[in-house]
Amino acid sequence: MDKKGPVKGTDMNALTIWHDAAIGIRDGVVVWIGSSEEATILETTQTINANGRLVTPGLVEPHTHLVFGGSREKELALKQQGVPYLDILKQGGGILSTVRATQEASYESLLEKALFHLDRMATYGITTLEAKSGYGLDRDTELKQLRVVKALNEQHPLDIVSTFLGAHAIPVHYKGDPEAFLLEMSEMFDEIKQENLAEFVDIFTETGVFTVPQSRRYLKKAKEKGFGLKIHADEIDPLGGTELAVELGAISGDHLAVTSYEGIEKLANSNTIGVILPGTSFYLGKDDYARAREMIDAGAAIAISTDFNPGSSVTENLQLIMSIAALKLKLSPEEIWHAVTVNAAHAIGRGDVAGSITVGRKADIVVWDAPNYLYIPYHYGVNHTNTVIKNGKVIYERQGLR
Ligand SMILES: N=CN[C@@H](CCC(=O)O)C(=O)O
Ligand SMILES: [Zn+2]
Repeated sequence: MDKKGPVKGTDMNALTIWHDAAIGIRDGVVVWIGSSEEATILETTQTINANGRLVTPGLVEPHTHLVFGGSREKELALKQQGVPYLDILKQGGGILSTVRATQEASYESLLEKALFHLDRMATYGITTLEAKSGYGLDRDTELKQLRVVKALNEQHPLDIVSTFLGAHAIPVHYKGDPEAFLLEMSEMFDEIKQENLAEFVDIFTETGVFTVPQSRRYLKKAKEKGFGLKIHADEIDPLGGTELAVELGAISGDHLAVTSYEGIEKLANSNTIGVILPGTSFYLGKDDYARAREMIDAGAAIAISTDFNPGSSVTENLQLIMSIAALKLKLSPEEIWHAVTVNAAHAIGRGDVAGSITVGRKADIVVWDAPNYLYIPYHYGVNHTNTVIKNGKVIYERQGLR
């Protein structure tokens, strides 16, 4: 997958595949790629024999809500009764219940909990990911979440790209005055920049949360301060968040489950990447899956993600999402592999360092218990990783039964 930019439209169907290949790694970096036969000339200190298994770039996960307090298993019964996601939020549950738990949680407990989920992501073959704040909705708790992400990035082998999502919901004491709340969040931009706590600013543009004009004003301020932009767009109601993402030159528009035809057209003619989260449609029991097929056919660049969070998509398993993308989004296996590697990396500003096995890049590589790349979306719901290599080091190996 030695590609220069995001892979768009029909190009998403063309994978670079080597048969019987070998990869040389030195000091954590890929220094050589060739055939196994040619590789016999290399002098090595350690050899990993993939024994005919599939080998790919480490997966890139472009949209997670990694750091949060508590859990929301009680909402499952409400979902079964048909209570809509936005109604649960309106009643002070949903995101707002995780906000309360996150405000109460100590920095240490949030770090420990996020570390658990992060380790699990690594075992599923993820080597780079994005993580958002957004369960604080006040200065101190948002900073607490962002500092947890920063610490994890420094101490954990996985690379984490940080996004400030202070505008994730309207806190109870700001009900009726979302503008004042957005002002408070935007007043944190300088501090976040100075402490280098986030690269991107994100907002939930949705009915009952933030309108398109409010989102535009807020994101313009963020852009002026030098942040890249992301939008939770057109997840439940087609407000036009996708169009806004394109208008503002956002690096990605995320969700896009109910994006309009006009929005699809605009996305296809832009450099904004559509980050599709089909696990969310599945987990919220909805019939609306993003029309990713039409987006690609129109020429857009698409990535896919778990949207790992405690409410709308509670899974770290990006391989499962690859299966859902095949069955519900009707993406081809080739499109799916681009969507979890090179395009996902571009969606979080890491297109030049992650998402492909290229000479000169860090060796982020997965050996799979699979005979070929078609196999992963096909055999669904389980973990296929055999060996996960990050920066040239084995960080996970499947163990047999004891
Ligand atoms: N939709 C908004 N935010 C998250 C869900 C957060 C939650 O329910 O806790 C999402 O991307 O789906
Ligand atoms: Zn999200």
